[in-house]
Amino acid sequence: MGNNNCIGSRVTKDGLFQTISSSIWWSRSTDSLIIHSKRENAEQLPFHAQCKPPKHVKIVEEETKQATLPPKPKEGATEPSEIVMKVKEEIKPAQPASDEEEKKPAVPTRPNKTLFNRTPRAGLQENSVLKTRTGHLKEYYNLGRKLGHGQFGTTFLCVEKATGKEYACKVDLKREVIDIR
Ligand SMILES: Nc1ncnc2c1ncn2[C@@H]1O[C@H](COP(=O)(O)OP(=O)(O)OP(=O)(O)O)[C@@H](O)[C@H]1O
Repeated sequence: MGNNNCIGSRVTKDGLFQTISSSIWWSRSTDSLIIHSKRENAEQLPFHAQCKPPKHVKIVEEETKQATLPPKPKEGATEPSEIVMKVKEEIKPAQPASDEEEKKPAVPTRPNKTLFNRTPRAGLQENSVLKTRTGHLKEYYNLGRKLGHGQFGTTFLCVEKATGKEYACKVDLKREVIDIR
């Protein structure tokens, strides 16, 4: 029941009577509680609580400054003015070699081809119908005019490059073939 003692009370400028009850400090250990009525006795009693604010310590700023500062030159090795000149040169932005390079727009770099692991085409697969790799149509034929179109594709005239023979070439859209399946 001793913990319910009033440890401090004062009257504010507004005339309001403020009371600080020790019940607020219950969360603290009993060793840190100091109950006294007079200020004079407080100086004589063992005092564990911290009355004064801690000293300001600047740790981070000092460390960063030390890291950025150049190393101290040895006596007679280099003058301080020389060190400043070297630092200024390093800070200067890199200038372009010529005006032509400056005018050129930035060319987007293509991703490395080795990053993509593409599956082999139908002509190389083991279960392929033709069992051989087929070349591109335009390598062997010249595509001509459109002959007509059906429900699934369009037919063009094509001429074989090697022989000059004319053929009808039907082009089926892959997406329509897939939709049927
Ligand atoms: N050998 C050919 N010579 C001339 N014209 C052709 C030849 N083959 C097709 N055509 C023309 O192309 C059109 C389309 O031919 P396609 O074979 O695609 O017809 P389809 O079988 O009706 O089409 P789909 O099967 O897509 O419905 C034909 O209507 C015809 O006019």
